[in-house]
Amino acid sequence: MVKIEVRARAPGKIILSGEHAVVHGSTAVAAAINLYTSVNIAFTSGSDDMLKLELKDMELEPSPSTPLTCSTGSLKSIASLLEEKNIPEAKITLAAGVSTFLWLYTAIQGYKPATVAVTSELPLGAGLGSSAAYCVSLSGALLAFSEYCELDYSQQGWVSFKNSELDLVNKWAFEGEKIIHGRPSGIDNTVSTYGNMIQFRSGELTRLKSNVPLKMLITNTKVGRNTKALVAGVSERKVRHPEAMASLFNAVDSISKELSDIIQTPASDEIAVTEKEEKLKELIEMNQGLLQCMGVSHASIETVLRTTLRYNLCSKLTGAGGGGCLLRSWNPVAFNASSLGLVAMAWSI
Ligand SMILES: Nc1ncnc2c1ncn2[C@@H]1O[C@H](COP(=O)(O)OP(=O)(O)O)[C@@H](O)[C@H]1O
Ligand SMILES: C[C@@](O)(CCOP(=O)(O)O)CC(=O)O
Ligand SMILES: [Mg+2]
Repeated sequence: MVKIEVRARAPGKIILSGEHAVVHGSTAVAAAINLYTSVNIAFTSGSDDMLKLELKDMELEPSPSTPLTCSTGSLKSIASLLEEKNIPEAKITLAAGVSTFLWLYTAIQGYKPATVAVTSELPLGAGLGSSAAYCVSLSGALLAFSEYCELDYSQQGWVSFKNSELDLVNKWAFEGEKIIHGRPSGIDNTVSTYGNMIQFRSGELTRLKSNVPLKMLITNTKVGRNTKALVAGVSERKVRHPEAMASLFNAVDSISKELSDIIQTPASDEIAVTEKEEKLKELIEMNQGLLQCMGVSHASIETVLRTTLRYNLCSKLTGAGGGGCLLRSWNPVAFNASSLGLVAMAWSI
């Protein structure tokens, strides 16, 4: 029996400014964090005890070089397959993750038998981009063993993808995010793929080099929520109040641009550092106010905001809101930015 295993790992993220507005064309700033999702795929042949994916009614020929959107018809076939699995109500949000897996697997690798294991250090559905880390690590693992990636498997440990390979993985991951988010901006899969800190607008990324020590504390309200529903809610508010919402998105665009300028400009002395910190604090406060106007805050988020304000610290929700996580600025507790995006390793046994 031949067994080839590949493992890919992709980070979660924080959005420093611009969530939701980025879906409507505004600039946003995001950074990768050092919490990862890993996907392990063991391709097997000649064994009976293997997982077999039977999705033949989708009549899909794999074509890894051209990322495809999952059609409504295919999504329905996948949904009816999942119905047979009787996923318990408490875990129903995972159905989107399973559908995404089935789509990406069959579209990239066809019906090859394999065993796939996914593990994540990220809280699921909390605003730290678990869906994107899942889509990126899965697409990465699936493409790592295709003719479209030339990874150097003779190296021990994690190996990086070439830029053109990352571009392909990122496009597939975006197709996966569409199944989970409905209408993603692409910022989460992009920062998870390339790592570091990025500015993102209408599908275009600019890599940022930070000149200020970015220290953020992440608080999890542990209130569950669903990105797809929150993103749809903002779009509905935009239909009801197009001009007011356009003004909010414009304001967010200015905040993100100012924030990335401050982050990138070197500070000449201690006074300049303090001034920058004060400005960033204010921008975070303003962004949170605008997110409240978009209708994506939550009582649990407001409680954390009030608590931190007592100590003169500013917080904002990060990700889709409605619960989930907040960022608190300029606290001595640092988050470790992940300089790495997607990486993979492979071996045969
Ligand atoms: N490790 C994982 N395994 C299976 N599904 C996952 C995994 N990580 C994320 N998902 C899918 O992504 C969903 C959460 O995505 P989302 O609501 O966008 O929140 P976030 O991306 O902030 O964590 C989960 O409900 C699940 O469908
Ligand atoms: C709300 C949004 O801006 C970010 C969502 O992030 P998360 O899934 O909550 O981690 C949506 C998007 O940009 O696709
Ligand atoms: Mg998500």
